[in-house]
Amino acid sequence: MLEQLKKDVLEANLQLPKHGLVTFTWGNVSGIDREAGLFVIKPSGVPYDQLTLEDLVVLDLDGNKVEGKLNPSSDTPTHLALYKAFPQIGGIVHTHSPWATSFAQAGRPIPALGTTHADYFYGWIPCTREMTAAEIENQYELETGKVIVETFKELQLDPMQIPSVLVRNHAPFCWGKDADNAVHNAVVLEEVAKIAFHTYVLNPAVGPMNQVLLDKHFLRKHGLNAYYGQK
Ligand SMILES: O=C(CO)[C@@H](O)[C@H](O)COP(=O)(O)O
Repeated sequence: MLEQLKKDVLEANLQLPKHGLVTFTWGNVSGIDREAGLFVIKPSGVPYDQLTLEDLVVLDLDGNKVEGKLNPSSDTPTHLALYKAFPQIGGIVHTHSPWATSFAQAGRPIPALGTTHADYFYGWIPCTREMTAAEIENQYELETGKVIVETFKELQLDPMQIPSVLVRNHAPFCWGKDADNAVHNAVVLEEVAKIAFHTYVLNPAVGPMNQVLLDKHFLRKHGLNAYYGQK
């Protein structure tokens, strides 16, 4: 079942430690087959260097396990909430990458301060609000997904233009057109967060970049008339 998707999701999970985005068993990656209405996710608590295709878990969009002998990631309800709310996305990554996690713990969104950011994110990378005690105590991971979706709706953000979020007091979630693209965005987010931190140290009063430059860099890669690379 979904053999190619499983291979893609396994490889994407193995990219997390390779890029220094996770420690031990932290983090997780999933990928979805929208036609089948099924998604594949890493099992909970399994070290990446022991992860195999047979360990991956397949679930339907009601959260029922369809295939797999292990428990799915503890963050599965968050992935599920995002797949349901953002129909354009095909893969999701959660990490505790240090620089992005520092902004999440500080409750600070990341503005577009330069072209590195603008090449991938069309404006501010938001940070969610603090969760209530009730949300935390009742279905925490599902409520985490709901708070992310609430944040994007309130800020009227397009998840394909801002493929990341900082979960307050927790860490980032990223997504993309597939699992590999989601990991790519997670790597870029960590670089952007690291650069933003140092930018604030060099100039605490720095503000967001001008819209013209933001438009130029984002739209030349992602716009209707994109011309970056070998398009
Ligand atoms: O958010 C967290 C921990 O705070 C997760 O990143 C876990 O560390 C990974 O959990 P599993 O996917 O192994 O269940």
